[in-house]
Amino acid sequence: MLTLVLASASPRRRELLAQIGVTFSVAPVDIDETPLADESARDYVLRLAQEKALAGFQCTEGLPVLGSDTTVTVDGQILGKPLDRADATSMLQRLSGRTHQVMTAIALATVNGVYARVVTTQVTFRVLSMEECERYWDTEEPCDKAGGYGIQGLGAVFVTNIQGSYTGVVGLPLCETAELLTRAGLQVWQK
Ligand SMILES: Cc1cn([C@H]2C[C@H](O)[C@@H](COP(=O)(O)OP(=O)(O)OP(=O)(O)O)O2)c(=O)[nH]c1=O
Repeated sequence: MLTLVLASASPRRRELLAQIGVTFSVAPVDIDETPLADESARDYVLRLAQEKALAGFQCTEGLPVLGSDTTVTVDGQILGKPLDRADATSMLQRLSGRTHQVMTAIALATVNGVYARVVTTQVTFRVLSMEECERYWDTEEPCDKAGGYGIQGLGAVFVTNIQGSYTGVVGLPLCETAELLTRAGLQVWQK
């Protein structure tokens, strides 16, 4: 039985949601992802997740819609997807040898309103050489990922410590997503 629509083009989010036994269809939405002036990273991811869920909800005839957004933040600054090689290597140099935050917001739009929350995870990188950042760009892994890396891929070799939600870093925090779905009366672990 179809219970949910995932408003996302991300293959990672699709895989993660399937992992917890939710039956869903996928309907990506296109929204403007430009941060507002002086918008905090937390407000930003929350707003985008809600906008994705609500944009999807307009087309589903009442089925609940899940939207999500992930951003990397360091010193309060938002690091989105890298624009090009120079942007990607400069992002990775900023993350080198220190701890940053990965924020993922999830929002569920239903006939009863929108349920939403933000999950923040601390991720620590070892020191990265410039040459390594350049070589990592050449793998093509960074280009569609916030902060310019993928913890679930080759980027795993940068990570010395993580405190929080691993699945949140990959794009969909599963424990909190299950809680949100349950709160809205939907069940996980169902085929
Ligand atoms: C930090 C990090 C991010 N990411 C990904 C998760 C998100 O897909 C992406 C951030 O971009 P988002 O804008 O959150 O999502 P998206 O454009 O991929 O998909 P959609 O908006 O349609 O739902 O970065 C990883 O896959 N691994 C990581 O370690």
